[in-house]
Amino acid sequence: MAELGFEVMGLDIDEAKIERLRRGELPIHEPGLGEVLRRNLDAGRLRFTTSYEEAAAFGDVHFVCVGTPQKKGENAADVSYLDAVVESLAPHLDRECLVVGKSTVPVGTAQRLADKLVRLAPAGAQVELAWNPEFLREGFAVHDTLHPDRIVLGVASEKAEKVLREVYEPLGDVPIIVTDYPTAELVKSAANAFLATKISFINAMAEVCEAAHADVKLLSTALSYDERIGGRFLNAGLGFGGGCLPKDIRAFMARAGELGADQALTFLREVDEINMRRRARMVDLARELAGGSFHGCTVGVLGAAFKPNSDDIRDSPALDVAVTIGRQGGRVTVYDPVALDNARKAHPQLSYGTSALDAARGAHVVLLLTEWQEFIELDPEVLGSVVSDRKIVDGRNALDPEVWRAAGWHYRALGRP
Ligand SMILES: NC(=O)C1=CN([C@@H]2O[C@H](COP(=O)(O)OP(=O)(O)OC[C@H]3O[C@@H](n4cnc5c(N)ncnc54)[C@H](O)[C@@H]3O)[C@@H](O)[C@H]2O)C=CC1
Ligand SMILES: O=C(O)[C@H]1O[C@H](OP(=O)(O)OP(=O)(O)OC[C@H]2O[C@@H](n3ccc(=O)[nH]c3=O)[C@H](O)[C@@H]2O)[C@H](O)[C@@H](O)[C@@H]1O
Repeated sequence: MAELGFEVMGLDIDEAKIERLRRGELPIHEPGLGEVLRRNLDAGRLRFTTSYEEAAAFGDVHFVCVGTPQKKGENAADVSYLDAVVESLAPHLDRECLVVGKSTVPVGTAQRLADKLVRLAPAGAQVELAWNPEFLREGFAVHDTLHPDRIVLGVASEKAEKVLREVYEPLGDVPIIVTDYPTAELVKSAANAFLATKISFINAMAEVCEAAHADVKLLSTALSYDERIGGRFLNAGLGFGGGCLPKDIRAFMARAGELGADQALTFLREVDEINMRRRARMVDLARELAGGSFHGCTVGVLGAAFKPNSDDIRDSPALDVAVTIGRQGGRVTVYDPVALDNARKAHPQLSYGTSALDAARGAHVVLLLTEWQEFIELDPEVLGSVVSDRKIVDGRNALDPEVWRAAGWHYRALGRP
């Protein structure tokens, strides 16, 4: 928003995070965002606070993008952080303004928060709520924010629509879809459900390919030429993780159940199960290469983040596999270019290497679990010179099997003969 020329104040209750941001340091790894942060701090368009009073006095438009994680032991989303924001912000809102929800929420949340906002704000109905779901991908956050595919505005009045059109005007010619609250909330749940389904579809095909000795990589390439199907999000492998797709499909099922529409989304349970089965299959393949047991076996794991170009380890398939193998007796050493600090905090029982070669040193089996470019570019001869056995499982179908086999590696992958 500052990059677009607006005066921006960022608020978080995490004081350490705010301190770092004030110093121009990113608390997460996100390509390109550090430069944008520092440029706009220097230009004086961007500042940070932990004070709701200050934020309320400052803003004409308040974007709310706190977390909506999965509740412990349940599928449903925990929306209490959003309630906390409304309860902290609203009492300070004594003039006309727009509060805009961006978090991913169960349908019905926006209307409930809109009512609460008007009830708690001194300015009453002069304070309005809009819902404007976020579609960016981690690792591409800056690009996706400045060049969105579309903008969805869930609004209750023409005034709110006008304000948000003005806000997004500097982005140029982007399709804008104006809806009511529930449709806007559902667009987001539907988009992530579709993406998760596409990944699990190709991973289901990978399971069949494994049984039939066929090649899912060639199969997906052949499918991708059909423009109705398309090739994006059709990479078979270890499946989806992260802080969004897994929890969002579960929250969507839970909400549909509350609305009496649970039958409509039972297929998402399959999508979730297919996804989790890939992790189990990966562990089985690794154990097979280890000779039937992990005891006495050293396993080098390449990747800890849930995807490349991110240090996010929330529900990371790579770490899930690493932890499971460790629990089954394997000596696991993990390396990731940026997610090691987060991984170490979450799983101190694992060992961590200082490089890909360090993690693979002495390994009986190497597992490629997050497709960082530097792993794709590894020289099979160089890696081969540090391992005990030249055995690798490519969990992301990212390597060229012929090149690795030619270098004497026993190469295995998910969904390929
Ligand atoms: N991470 C992503 O790429 C995307 C996330 N989303 C959605 O956006 C929302 C946020 O996701 P993330 O950024 O990943 O979550 P996150 O958990 O990384 O960040 C949330 C931030 O909110 C702060 N916070 C918590 N309570 C607060 C309060 N009362 N007042 C002020 N700040 C508070 C936390 O300290 C934290 O810094 C979720 O609903 C998610 O589903 C949507 C699209 C993309
Ligand atoms: O709601 C959200 O938070 C976001 O969730 C996803 O974005 P993100 O989680 O950052 O990452 P993706 O690129 O979607 O990847 C998700 C997972 O799927 C896996 N994946 C992706 C694509 C594919 O073909 N195969 C596959 O296994 C990735 O490895 C990763 O673990 C969506 O792509 C965003 O549009 C959405 O805004």
